[in-house]
Amino acid sequence: MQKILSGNQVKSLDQKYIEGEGIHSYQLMERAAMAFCDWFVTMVPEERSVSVYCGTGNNGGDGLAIARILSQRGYSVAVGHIGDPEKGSTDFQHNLRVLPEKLPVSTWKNVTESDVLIDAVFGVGINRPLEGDYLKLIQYLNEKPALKISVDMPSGLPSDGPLEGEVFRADYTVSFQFPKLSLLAPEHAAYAGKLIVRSIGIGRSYFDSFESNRFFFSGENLIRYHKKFLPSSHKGDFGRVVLAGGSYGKMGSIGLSTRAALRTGSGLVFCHIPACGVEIIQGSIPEAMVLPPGGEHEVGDRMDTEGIDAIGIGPGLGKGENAAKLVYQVLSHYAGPTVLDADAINILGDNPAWLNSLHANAVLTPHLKEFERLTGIAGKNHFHRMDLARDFARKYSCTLVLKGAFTLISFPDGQQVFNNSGSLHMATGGSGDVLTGILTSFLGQGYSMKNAVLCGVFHHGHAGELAGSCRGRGTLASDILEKIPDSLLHSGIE
Ligand SMILES: NC(=O)C1=CN([C@@H]2O[C@H](COP(=O)(O)OP(=O)(O)OC[C@H]3O[C@@H](n4cnc5c(N)ncnc54)[C@H](OP(=O)(O)O)[C@@H]3O)[C@@H](O)[C@H]2O)[C@@H](O)CC1
Ligand SMILES: [K+]
Repeated sequence: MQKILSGNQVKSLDQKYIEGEGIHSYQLMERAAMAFCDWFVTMVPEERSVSVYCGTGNNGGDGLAIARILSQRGYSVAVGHIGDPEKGSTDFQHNLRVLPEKLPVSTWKNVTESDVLIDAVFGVGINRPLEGDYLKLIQYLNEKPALKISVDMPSGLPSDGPLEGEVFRADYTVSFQFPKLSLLAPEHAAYAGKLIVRSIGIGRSYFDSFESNRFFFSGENLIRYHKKFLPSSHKGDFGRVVLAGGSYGKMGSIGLSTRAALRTGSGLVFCHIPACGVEIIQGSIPEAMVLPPGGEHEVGDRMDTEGIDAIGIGPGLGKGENAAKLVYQVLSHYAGPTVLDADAINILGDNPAWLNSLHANAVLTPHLKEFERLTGIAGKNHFHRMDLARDFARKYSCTLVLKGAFTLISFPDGQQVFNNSGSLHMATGGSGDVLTGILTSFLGQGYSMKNAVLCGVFHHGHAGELAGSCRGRGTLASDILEKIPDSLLHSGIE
C-alpha cells in the first residue's frame, strides 16, 4: 500500500530522496516528466497539437520538461508561460535553458489554439486562491473544448483541503508517486477528471519517516492478503455464512448478496429471509439454503447463529419491528464476524445507543447518505467526512467502509485506506448488496477483518471494472457479481 503524504511533506520527501540517492533534483523532475510522457503517448495520437501552460515553480518545470520530451517524440508542441521566468525555480530555469530552439515559447496570451492543453501552472505548491492573470488564464483554458490534462494536480486545487475559487477542469490528472489527498474527494472529481498515478521511483522506505495514517491501495501484492486453501479442503473449510435481509418487494437485494457470497467461494450459504421470499430465493439460487423463516413479509426477530462463521445483515431488510430486533440480537449476541449494510445501518442510526454493541469483528458499509444517517452529522466536505469516518471506527472499535469512488476503509487503529479499483458503471442499484456478500464470504472463510475488507473492497471494484468493460452503462449488479471469479483468477486466486 502506498502512503499518502500532505503537499507540505512532498518537498521534504523529495529532498530526502535526492540526498539519499545522490541525484540532482532536476533528475527527479526528469523522471516525473518521463512518467507523464510515457502515459501521454498511449493516450494521444502524434498528429495532435499540444500546448503546455507553465507556471514558474517546479510544476512549471515539469511542464517544460514534458514539452521538450513530447516534441522529441514527434508532437507539435508550444509552451505558454505565466509569471516571470527570470524568477522561476532553479529546476524551472534549468528546463527552460535546455528547451530545443525550434520549440515556440511565449507568454500564455500568445499561444495559438491546439488539440491538447497540458496544465503545469501549479502543483502541490498552491497556497492561495487564484487571482489576477492566473485566474484569467485558468478561466480562459476552462472555456476551451480541447482535451485537458493536469500535471500532478489541477491548478488551483489545494493538495489537502477543499477548493476555494476557480480550478482547472482536467479530463485527466497524472499525479506523481501517490495521489494527493484532495484528488480523492468526490466533490473534486469534476476538476481532477480521471486519476492516473505514476511512480517516479521513490522507494517505500523513504516514506517511513513521514507521519500519515492514510494509504492508497491499488491491489498490489493482493495475493498476500488472501488465504491459501489446501487441495484437501472441503466445503466446511470455506465457511458457513448467513445473509439476513429481504422484505416484501425487496427480495432482490438479499438474493444479490447471497449469489455474491457463493461466487466469492463460500462453502455453505444460508439465507434468513421472510416467508414470502422463500420460493423466490430457492427458485433462483439453488445453491443457497433457506433458514426457517420468521415473519411472512418481514424477517424473523431472531435467528439461530450456532455454528455460523459470519453474518451479513441489512440488504432489503426494511426497518420494521422484527428487522430492528434482529439487528439488535445479532449485534448483542453474536460475537463473530458481522457485516452491517443498508437498513441494518439505518436501524443503527435510529438507535444510537446500540452503537456501543459494535465490536472488532463488525464492519459497516454505508454509502455517503447512510453514513450521514448513522452519525447524524452532514459532513461539511469530504475531508470532514474522512475525519468523521476515522473517529467513528476508533470510537466503536469497528471497521467502516465508506462506499463511493475511491471507497474509504477506516480501521479501529486509525488507519485509513482508499481503494483504487472500481468504475462509474458500478453506480447502479444492488452494487452495494454485492459487496455485502463478498465481505461476508471472505470473513466466513476465516480471513482476518483487515484482509477480508481489503480483498473484498478491491475485488468488488475490480469485478465492477470487468463488468463495466463488457456492459458499459447497461451494467447490472448481477453482472458485477458474475465477474467476481474472473477478478479472483486475475489475481492468481484459484
Ligand atoms: N523535486 C521536487 O520537489 C519535485 C516536484 N515535482 C513537481 O513540483 C510541484 C511542486 O512544485 P513547487 O513546490 O515549486 O510548487 P508549485 O505548485 O509549482 O507552485 C510554485 C509557487 O507558486 C506560488 N503560488 C502558490 N499559490 C499561488 C497563487 N494562487 N498565485 C500565485 N502564486 C502562487 C508559491 O510561491 P509563493 O508565491 O507562495 O512564494 C509556490 O511555491 C509538484 O506538484 C510536482 O509537479 C516533480 O517534478 C517531482 C520532483
Ligand atoms: K498542474
